[in-house]
Amino acid sequence: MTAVLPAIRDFEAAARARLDPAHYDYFACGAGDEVTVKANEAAFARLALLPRVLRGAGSPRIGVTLLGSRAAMPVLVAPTAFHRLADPEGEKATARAAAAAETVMIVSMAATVAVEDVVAAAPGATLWFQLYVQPDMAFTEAIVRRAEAAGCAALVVTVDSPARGRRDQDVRNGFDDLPEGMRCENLRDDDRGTVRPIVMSPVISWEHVDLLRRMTRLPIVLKGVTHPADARLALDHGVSALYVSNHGGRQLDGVPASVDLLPEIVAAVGGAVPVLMDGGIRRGTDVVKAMALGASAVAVGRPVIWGLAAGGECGVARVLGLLRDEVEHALTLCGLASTHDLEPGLVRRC
Ligand SMILES: Cc1cc2nc3c(=O)[nH]c(=O)nc-3n(C[C@H](O)[C@H](O)[C@H](O)COP(=O)(O)O)c2cc1C
Ligand SMILES: CCCCCCC(=O)C(=O)O
Repeated sequence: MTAVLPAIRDFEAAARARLDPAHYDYFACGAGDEVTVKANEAAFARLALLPRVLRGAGSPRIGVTLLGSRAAMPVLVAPTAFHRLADPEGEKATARAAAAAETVMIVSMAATVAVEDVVAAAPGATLWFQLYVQPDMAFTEAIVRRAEAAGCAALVVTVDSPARGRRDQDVRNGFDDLPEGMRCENLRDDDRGTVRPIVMSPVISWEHVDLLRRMTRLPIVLKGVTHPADARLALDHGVSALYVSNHGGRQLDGVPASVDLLPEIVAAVGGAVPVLMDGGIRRGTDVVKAMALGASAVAVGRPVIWGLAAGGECGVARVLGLLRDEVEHALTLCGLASTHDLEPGLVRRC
């Protein structure tokens, strides 16, 4: 792909032009009136940066180490489903681009390529595995064992989905299943010889987190925590990191913007474990704002999909490279030598 695409919004336009309209809508849309989708981006616009001057900081260092995984930049690939709707190589292309960018890709349980094949396609990639706990715990364990055996370095357990979000645009388009020839390959059940449907179940509770904690030695990241009381409970249940997220506004509409939730969660956790966040990150300055407010790193969902649809592996690499360059540039303009120097005083609410 040769087009000049200087911002994430240009990748979205390029992706939209290439995608089947119903698939574009699936990737872009949110739940209900999309209040939360809009809030995620708008909240960053309401946060201003107050740079320091004459600090002689030099070129900034932006690498991070999270749960033993090294990333060359503090921007991870959030778990998103169905990459083969965006590109024939699907999650394999995304993983190769993440490996080239030396960052972590969180592979969705709802991937259209099996986790073993993602690993094989992207040697050297650092992959974490995202899990929706299935009420059949024997089946959940089988999925966890596959992720472990494939070499995933952490388990990201999504807890904001006791039911699937109601997304009007998908209903209008009649989009409720993958097309012929695509499946959620991580849901293969060898015993039954079928691929099981993903169950989003309201019976999942802290007991399941305890079961997972006993089931695996992988670090457990709890994704979708928005209430400070849940952040404190999560610590009691031995999680290794918290991941503040409203699922990109695709689950409960009306949840506040992720970046607005961050300070309370960071305070509740009190430095005991790393705090990740996603939702609405479209610029390097957004990354800097989130980290100033206490995020250890951030993740991006739709931007990666736009890169994938616009230009496959190369498109994802360009999106990640753009965000990396923007983070470095923003830190330089803030007069900072490293992401470790970010602190709340850099941010003003306006
Ligand atoms: C198309 C799409 C599919 C998603 N699939 C998953 C998923 O399978 N598992 C999950 O935990 N989150 C999923 N998410 C939520 C993302 O992990 C992430 O929280 C969200 O995209 C962040 O917001 P952003 O798109 O504004 O960056 C999905 C999001 C999108 C847009
Ligand atoms: C029934 C398949 C569910 C896939 C989940 C993908 C997802 O989380 C999303 O936001 O879409």
